[in-house]
Amino acid sequence: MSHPINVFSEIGKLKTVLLHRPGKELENLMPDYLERLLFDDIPYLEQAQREHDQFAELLVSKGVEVLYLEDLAAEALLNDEIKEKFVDQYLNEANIKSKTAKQKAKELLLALPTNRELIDKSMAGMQKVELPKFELSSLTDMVESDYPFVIDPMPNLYFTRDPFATIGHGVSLNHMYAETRNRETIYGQYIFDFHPRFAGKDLPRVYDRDDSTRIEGGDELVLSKDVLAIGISQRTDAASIEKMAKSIFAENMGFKHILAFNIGEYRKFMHLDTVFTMVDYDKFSIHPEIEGELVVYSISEGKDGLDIIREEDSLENILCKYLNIDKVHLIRCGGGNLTAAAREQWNDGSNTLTIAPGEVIVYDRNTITNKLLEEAGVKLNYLPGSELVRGRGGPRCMSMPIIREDI
Ligand SMILES: NC(=O)NCCC[C@H](N)C(=O)O
Repeated sequence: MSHPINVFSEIGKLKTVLLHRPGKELENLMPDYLERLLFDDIPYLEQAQREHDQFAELLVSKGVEVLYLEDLAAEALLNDEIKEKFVDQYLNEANIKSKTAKQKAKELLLALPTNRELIDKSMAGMQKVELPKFELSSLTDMVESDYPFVIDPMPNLYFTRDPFATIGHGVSLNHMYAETRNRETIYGQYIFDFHPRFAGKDLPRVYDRDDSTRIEGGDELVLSKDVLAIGISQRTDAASIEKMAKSIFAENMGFKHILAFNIGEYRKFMHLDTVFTMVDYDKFSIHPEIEGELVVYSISEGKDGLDIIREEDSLENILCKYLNIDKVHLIRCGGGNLTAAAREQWNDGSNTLTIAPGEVIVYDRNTITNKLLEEAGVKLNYLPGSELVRGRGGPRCMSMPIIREDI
């Protein structure tokens, strides 16, 4: 049976990738609600779209097939029954207090002429003023609230790295840290359940969105066909990594070890891939601020369950040991200067997307880190990211590999 997903490394030549072009959801961001929606500023949508189009064009110019989340989600709504099931689940998870408003929102969504318009609207969110006036029949309706939305926007959707992660031939359909992002995983659920490209194929689910503990794709790295690295972070619980390990080993896709990187719970590096990414067989981009306190645990399949060891060695030696390489080159974000490192990490200087061994896509703004990558022999493709980066994500965050060539 064919495998629609093939991701056994971070660096194998990228053949197919999933993106989401930022949409109207960015125009439903308001200063008072930025923090809850995990944003630090309000991007200029048209410029963010121009930057994102450059990202997609660069990938296409490298021979990469670019899929869009919004297209796959629309195509997954194969019939009216699936469409209504999606709308009901989406509304049930949208935290709408008023029963009448929920019904009116459902009518509005189902009246949209195409599936794509329905998906776009579901991503953008819904302001109260968009609903037709209705009689305030319940106390809930009558209690005035100045909150302008009946359904929150999902502005983080263009970070397709996080709601689900491709691992080997499978997918980790994630349970996210924050409510605002957990709704994003519904699209993955319908795509993998119903889209002809994935439904009914050999596609193991190694994590499920209904699980109780949290895990996000920015913490999930496929370092090799044998080794995963998963961050214990603000977004991913240690318990989730143990569940993932049991699931991964049971699927027999070939993975032998999971390295759990405890990077602490910080908003500025909410995921492992904001401070550590793989750019070549033996080269990694890393933010120096995590190196001091970093603790790495290795998890492998034991006779009676999982064998878990706290690794008592340098990161370089741990990576050499588990990746079977003689030497590792850590390229430090911002070089040795902590001011430059902090500034450039904040703007995703370490969040590189590797499109082939030794070739990456980076934001052009992180000049010190980029120079160090180049000096290390890495081939750089530059992306303007002034508006995209306001969401606190870089090229790796904004992409989910579907197919990489094996290395
Ligand atoms: N993999 C990543 O690092 N994704 C970036 C996510 C940024 C988004 N505003 C968030 O806080 O979840």
